[in-house]
Amino acid sequence: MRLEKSTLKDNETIEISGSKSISNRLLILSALFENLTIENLSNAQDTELLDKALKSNAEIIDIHHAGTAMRFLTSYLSIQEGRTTILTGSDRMKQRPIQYLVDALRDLGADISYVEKEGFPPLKILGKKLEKSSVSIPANISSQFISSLMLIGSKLENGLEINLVGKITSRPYLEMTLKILRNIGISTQWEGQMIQIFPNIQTEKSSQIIKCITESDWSSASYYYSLAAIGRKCINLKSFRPHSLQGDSAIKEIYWNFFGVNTISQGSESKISLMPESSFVFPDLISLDMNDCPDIAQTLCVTATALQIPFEITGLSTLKVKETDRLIALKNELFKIGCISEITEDSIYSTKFFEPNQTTFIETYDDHRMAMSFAPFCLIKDLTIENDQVVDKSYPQFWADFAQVLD
Ligand SMILES: O=C(O)C1=C[C@@H](OP(=O)(O)O)[C@@H](O)[C@H](O)C1
Ligand SMILES: C=C(OP(=O)(O)O)C(=O)O
Repeated sequence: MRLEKSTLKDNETIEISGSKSISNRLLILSALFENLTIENLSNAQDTELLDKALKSNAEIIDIHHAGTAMRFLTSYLSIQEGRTTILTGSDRMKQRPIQYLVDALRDLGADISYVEKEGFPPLKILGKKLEKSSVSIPANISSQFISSLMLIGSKLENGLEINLVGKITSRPYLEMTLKILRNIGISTQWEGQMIQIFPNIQTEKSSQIIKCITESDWSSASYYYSLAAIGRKCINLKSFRPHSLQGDSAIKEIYWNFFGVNTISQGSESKISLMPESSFVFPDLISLDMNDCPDIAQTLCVTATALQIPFEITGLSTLKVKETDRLIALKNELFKIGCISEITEDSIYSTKFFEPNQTTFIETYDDHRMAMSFAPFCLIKDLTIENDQVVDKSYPQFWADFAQVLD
């Protein structure tokens, strides 16, 4: 995608589809419970793949790049009694961790084996009744393992007690899972390192139809915050609620504190306006732990580079095992837009800004968020974004929406 240096239009309105994370949870739950209907489902490729997988009885399911779908289906398929499935994915998926989840499910009685490399997808899963109701799992690699167990917990005869070992990463995603379960009437409890999901007791009430409305995707919204921060003009976004289930709604506070972008709620239409303060004084340094919202780290680094604000972002250990090693990808591509940075196992910090080349070719490493987070830099310089269809993973209409806000 070639992006000529552009200016931002004022007051355009964009509507982003439902949150990918919420949608993927609701799809698993609606496969487990018949009484759910979903509105504003995400049109992300990851969600479509999961939807298709849940509707098919195929012996081989290829989930491509979809991490949440891979992890959620592993637990789901483990309790489909009598069914045998090979669950596989893209080359990158075959390098992304799954072992702690498989170990936990095996401890509960699941029959899962590795088809190729020990500890990684593809998996062969023989669905059966899981007899046990208590399990321990390390919580520092991916919260998706824990959400996956939580989603099936109430279907086990005695519910499920999950003991979280060590530091908890991506915590808001666990809170999201918990709140969604509660919203559909499942009792849960979370105290310290222990999450409990109580068994679902069928009552007349629990068989009533429950309508689940998916709020729009805050991770996708982050790219408009970046545009508003760099371009200093207002952008409106539809279908966002003030109290979100999504941890990435932290973008509101982050972009207010560091870039003076105010989020103004327009009430009944559930529309928000991203309004940059004209007199805002940028900070000398952005210092932030983003362990709670890893998916918006790339967005923030690009905005800070465009505005030449030094940054030190910590809490990013999970970035290494996402669609690509996002820390390495960031360091390489930030350099092309004029930022020298250093990375550690769990952080990235800028060391120097310089004037980049007139045109820049951004590689995306098969990572949708690399494409979308670098795109707003076209407010500063001409850009070419390689392999632009990567955005389909989470936000297929990104380029059309992006073009709408640019002059
Ligand atoms: O549960 C979820 O929907 C997600 C959890 C996070 O992953 P980790 O828990 O692996 O950090 C996040 O990065 C991912 O995009 C979506
Ligand atoms: C990490 C992501 O997704 P997943 O882990 O579901 O592939 C993401 O969308 O940024």
